[in-house]
Amino acid sequence: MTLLDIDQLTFGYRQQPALLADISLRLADGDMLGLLGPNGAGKTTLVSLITGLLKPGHGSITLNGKQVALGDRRIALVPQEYAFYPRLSGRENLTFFAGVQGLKGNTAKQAVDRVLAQCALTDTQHQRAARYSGGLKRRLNFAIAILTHPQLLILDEPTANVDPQTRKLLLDIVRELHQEGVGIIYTSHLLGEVENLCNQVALLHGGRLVLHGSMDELLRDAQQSVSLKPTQTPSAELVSRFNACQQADHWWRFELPAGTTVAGLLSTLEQAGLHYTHIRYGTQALEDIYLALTSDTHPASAAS
Ligand SMILES: Nc1ncnc2c1ncn2[C@@H]1O[C@H](COP(=O)(O)OP(=O)(O)OP(=O)(O)O)[C@@H](O)[C@H]1O
Repeated sequence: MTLLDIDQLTFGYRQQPALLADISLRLADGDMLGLLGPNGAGKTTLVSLITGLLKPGHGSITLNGKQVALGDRRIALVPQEYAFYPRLSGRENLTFFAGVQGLKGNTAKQAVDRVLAQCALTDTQHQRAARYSGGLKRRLNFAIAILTHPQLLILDEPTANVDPQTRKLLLDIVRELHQEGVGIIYTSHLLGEVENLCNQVALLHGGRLVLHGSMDELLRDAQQSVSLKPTQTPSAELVSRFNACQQADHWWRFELPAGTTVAGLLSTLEQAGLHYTHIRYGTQALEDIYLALTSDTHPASAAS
């Protein structure tokens, strides 16, 4: 069943009239979509369109067949910016936002207690949010969004600048919610995180969706190659023989010639004195695909 249907969406700001052009994207029940794109590609803008904060110039966005609208309780957002009152405590913030979302009395109290425990905020619930560390602020931002049970949860870089413990805590909660049937859209620049978490991926670049599909299919290596992290640069002879090319993070990709097995290739490399610390076969890294598709982006020219 289709959960979210974005159909031929077009949107621009006055300064950038063609920021998003002809975006069509479909999410099925049970999908967890990684939404990627360089700085300024329009991810947060697309999120704002899905939550009804912005209105599309053309096209439509429906959730379970019904147009989305501002204040749509079926959608919850963990925004990139902190969205709570710094002068209130964690608990006071949650109680306030529970009220905003229509929860009252004991139901509100139970929801607040639940998310405090889920986000490991119980011990610090009475501290002013302004005094929270960065990790606690991220957890409070997150806790506010999951006070109710949305059909679609959108997380806009929820793990930016958090330590590994808080990252694991937040990602475990995202997985739990996903298992409970909540659809997830997850924007992040941490490609390893998206690769491990999401079953669908979409890449925004130059105003368009340049990639959208299943993560497994995307990462499946159709070209029959082996990627290695060698301890030294491969010789020119090996590079030319196996059509090897360097990839991100010191990985090298070697093509498997017809009739050669992986064991055969590795043995040839070892005989030629090439040693390695890591090996990858049958799958590509999301980062390599991302960098190839966005290679015309110059970091200095991208908006932040
Ligand atoms: N309210 C606004 N008014 C005018 N322009 C805006 C507004 N919000 C964002 N923009 C511009 O639209 C473009 C896309 O911004 P957006 O925040 O959607 O990108 P992003 O992909 O989320 O970037 P990042 O990865 O840096 O968070 C940027 O050039 C930004 O400056």
